[in-house]
Amino acid sequence: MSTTSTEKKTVVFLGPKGTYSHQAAIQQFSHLDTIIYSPTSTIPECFSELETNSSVSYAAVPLENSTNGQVVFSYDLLRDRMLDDSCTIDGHRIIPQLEVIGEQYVAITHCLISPVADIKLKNIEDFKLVRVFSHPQVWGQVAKYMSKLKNQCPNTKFETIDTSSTSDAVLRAIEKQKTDQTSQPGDILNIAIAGETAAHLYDAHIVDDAINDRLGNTTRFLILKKLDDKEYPPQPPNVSKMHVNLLMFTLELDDPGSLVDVLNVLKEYSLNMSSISSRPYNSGQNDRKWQYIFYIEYDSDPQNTNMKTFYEEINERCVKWCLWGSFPRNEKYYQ
Ligand SMILES: O=C(O)C(=O)C[C@]1(C(=O)O)C=C[C@@H](O)C=C1
Repeated sequence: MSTTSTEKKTVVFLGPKGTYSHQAAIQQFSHLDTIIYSPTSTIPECFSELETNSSVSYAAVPLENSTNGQVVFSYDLLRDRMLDDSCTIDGHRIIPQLEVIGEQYVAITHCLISPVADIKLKNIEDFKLVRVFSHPQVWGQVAKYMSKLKNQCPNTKFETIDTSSTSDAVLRAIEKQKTDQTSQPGDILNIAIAGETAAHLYDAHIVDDAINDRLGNTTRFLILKKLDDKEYPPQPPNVSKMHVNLLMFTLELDDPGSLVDVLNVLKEYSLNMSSISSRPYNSGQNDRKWQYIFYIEYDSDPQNTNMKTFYEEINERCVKWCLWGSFPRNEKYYQ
């Protein structure tokens, strides 16, 4: 059945509302008024909802952060899908159920957020215990700030608590503060590290802003859709004419030069590689625990007519490979 441009489409993202993932979804689809923004509780749920729920058309998931690197949850979710036995196989090529159709860059400006009004930075040392709630990915982005804060409050005990997202951190701090206020009034402060949007959305108070260690801290998100869902809305205006390609592959074990052989195909076709990463995997076959899957990204011109033979050469050199998508480069990449 063909869809009309007025049909509502749902995008899932790591919620609750106000997360950086929510921001990424808005950046991708704000030029359309047919999009429903639907939060999930975890990143794996974003993938499973998109795969199994017919009313979900897109997912926005974080991939990497400019300060503390890979969002390993997402890398491993892509890996597990590619190595899943239920995927369609064509030669050495794995064809997953999902496809990457876009990328978004979100400026990450963390704030210290209190459920209690009128808390100033200098008041923090008055508390015996300060619980700090945030998403695990955040700790590496504010490590210097947190160590300075702890030094400024030598008599305060700090505890860090992992939450499922930054917005969840704000909600958890608000909840915990309510119970602590009754049991130990004035002794304990529960604070969150999250973005400004989450603070406003949940009526919490910003104690300090732009607390990330590095200015320009940015997270890159991927936008996914179902592979067989042919129709998708036009890309947002801020995309360049070059495409980025995300390819993952595995190699024969103990085959010196096999990685170089794959990379040489990029050189042969003058394709500029923009990233390379790897993650361990265990195929359950042979007795070798330490096997690696590689992730590369390279630019290509959508008009390039040589890509078919390029992928034939890739097919010859990889045990398994999977092209997750060829999608427009977001102009924010160059800024
Ligand atoms: O918790 C959020 O707000 C998210 O969208 C997740 C996430 C991540 O997993 O990287 C996104 C951006 C920030 O780097 C911190 C957390």
